[in-house]
Amino acid sequence: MDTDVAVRAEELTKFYGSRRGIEGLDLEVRSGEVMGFLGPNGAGKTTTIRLLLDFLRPTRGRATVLGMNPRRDKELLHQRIGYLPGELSFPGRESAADLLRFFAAARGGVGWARVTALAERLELDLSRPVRAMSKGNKQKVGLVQAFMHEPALLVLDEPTSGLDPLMQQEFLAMVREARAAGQTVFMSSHVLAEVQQVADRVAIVRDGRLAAVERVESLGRRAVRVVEIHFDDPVTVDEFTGLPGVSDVVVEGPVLRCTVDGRLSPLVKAAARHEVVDLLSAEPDLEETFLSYYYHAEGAGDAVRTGA
Ligand SMILES: Nc1ncnc2c1ncn2[C@@H]1O[C@H](COP(=O)(O)OP(=O)(O)OP(=O)(O)O)[C@@H](O)[C@H]1O
Repeated sequence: MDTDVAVRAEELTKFYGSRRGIEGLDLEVRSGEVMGFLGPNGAGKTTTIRLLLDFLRPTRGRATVLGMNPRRDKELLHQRIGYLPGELSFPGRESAADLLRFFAAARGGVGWARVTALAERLELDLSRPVRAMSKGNKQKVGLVQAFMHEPALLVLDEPTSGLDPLMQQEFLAMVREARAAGQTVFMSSHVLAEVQQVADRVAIVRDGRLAAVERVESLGRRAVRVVEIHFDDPVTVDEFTGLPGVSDVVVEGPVLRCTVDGRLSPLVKAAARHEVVDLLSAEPDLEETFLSYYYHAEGAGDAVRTGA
């Protein structure tokens, strides 16, 4: 088994009839990393996750999870991973405690102290019937069952959906602790800020295809910035047009506004020909970067950028 790789997808493809779920996905999640799986609604995140767990069969391609074939080794694999589905449904009348006891037994016996500690962290009342719980509380039950047995790999589909901001922070702390303990985390999201806080790398999907795989830090560096420069005297648009990476140049008297993709130095050098009073550069976040991938990558074909 290749112990450096927790999840490997090769050409992984699922069509629902003629409708594309995910196509030609090549992706590796390294052991011990937190990978965010980002994309807008309908991009193919849930489809991918369900393929990795053999809840769906691929139209083409294959996946290896913890060195196992999800189809052949399904039972063993499901014991070794912690999975949080995107849509939780608990049909029975059991209390959260009963349900979690069932999951604990199915995982070969998880210490009850571990379950109650997780429930306390998430402020989950274990005595209540799960069916009657709010979406957020059901989500907490789902998180407890995913984390309870300290699995080698956590596969989490939209894990913070329904959680209030305090509980989202608690969840992120749980992910950081899992990482520190050597566990691997693969989590889908369209909440970019949360992924930015915990992930080592992100894979971005759109329209059923992988658009990019990047380290979170390099996403920030590559992002498009909006820059505003205040000069002593009026400047002209022409002076700043055609500089590498600089676009959307607008001048109003002594104030220049533009968009910079990549390094700021060409713009700064051109600006230094004048007296610069102030320079403002909006700090790029993952959201802006993501949107720029999503909206501006149309012309980039299916090229996949992979970050080390
Ligand atoms: N059972 C299904 N039958 C037909 N089409 C489906 C089915 N499940 C998903 N799809 C389609 O596959 C595409 C990918 O959906 P998927 O649920 O994987 O996206 P997602 O990224 O998880 O989106 P979301 O964030 O909304 O959950 C969408 O166009 C969706 O309509």
